[in-house]
Amino acid sequence: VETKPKTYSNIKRGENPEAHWEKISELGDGAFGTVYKARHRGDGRLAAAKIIECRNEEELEDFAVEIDILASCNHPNVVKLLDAYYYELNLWVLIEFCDGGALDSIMVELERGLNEDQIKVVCRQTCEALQYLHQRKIIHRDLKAGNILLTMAGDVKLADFGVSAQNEKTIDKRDTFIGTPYWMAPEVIMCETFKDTPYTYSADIWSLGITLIELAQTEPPNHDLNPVRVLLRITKSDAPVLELPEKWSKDFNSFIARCLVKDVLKRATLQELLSHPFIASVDGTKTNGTKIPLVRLIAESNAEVIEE
Ligand SMILES: COc1ccc(Nc2ncnc(-c3cccnc3Nc3cc(NC(=O)c4cccc(C(F)(F)F)c4)ccc3C)n2)cc1
Repeated sequence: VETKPKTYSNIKRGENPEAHWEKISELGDGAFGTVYKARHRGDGRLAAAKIIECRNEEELEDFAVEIDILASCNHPNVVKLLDAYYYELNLWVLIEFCDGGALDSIMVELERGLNEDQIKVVCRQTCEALQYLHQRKIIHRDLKAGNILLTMAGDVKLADFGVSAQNEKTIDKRDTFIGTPYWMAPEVIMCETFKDTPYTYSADIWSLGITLIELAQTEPPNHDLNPVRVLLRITKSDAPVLELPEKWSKDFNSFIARCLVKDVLKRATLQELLSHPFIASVDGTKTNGTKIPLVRLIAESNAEVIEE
């Protein structure tokens, strides 16, 4: 019997996306389908468009979870869903285009990490995004520099390009997947907790600490080990610290130390981190001077491209 096509509130059916959006260039070949830079034929808005082949309703249902998450999010530091279509067995997901690209590619471009002022602004805005997601029962599960996008205006937008982040209630419906191990919290790796309470919000706090080390040093700790050895190393060894702590402020070292606590119960909460001296003075969302450090960072990374 033909499964009656379910109507998904955020996915338009029977409309050709190409009538509304024009593909400009390819942005990358992700784990799912291809991603294009696209322009709205009406008002010229730019989008990143992920086009995924969905042969049946089952596959569509999987992606509908991600689209519902995105559609329900409205925060300056979380990527914004512009449109979604299901047309001729292809699912189109269109996200507001962030013209600065992802932080890991910016560090590759510049061949260096971020300075402390730049890390402060990224950290503040990422904490605001995480607080927003956690309040809506969404755990990111794969926080890393590669999932943090920038705009030329110096805004930080949290994204998730990997296996889509599901919120709490869907975890049992889908088999749990392993995120990128370098950023995984010890309790997530330790099998006994993995089965019954696979993730809690504090797993994102650990990944935040690892991401801050990555922003300072361009790579996460243990990046030289293969993924399997990393899982053992993270669970067996002490919490990682910056390679050259004396090179960084006490506040930065202390903020990281509060995130990278192996005992989940002793690990900092977002509440505590948002009032930590490292970022308490940074006002993430206002357009005052706080964004200058990131505007310069993006200009430098783009400028180097132009000079070449
Ligand atoms: C290579 O140079 C660039 C330059 C600019 C950009 N800018 C940009 N801006 C916006 N999105 C993207 C993007 C790039 C590659 C793949 N997907 C992208 N965005 C995107 C994100 C999503 N989904 C999420 O980000 C997502 C999914 C679940 C949860 C969440 C969160 F929890 F964070 F809200 C976020 C879905 C569809 C798309 C097209 N890329 C990227 C690369």
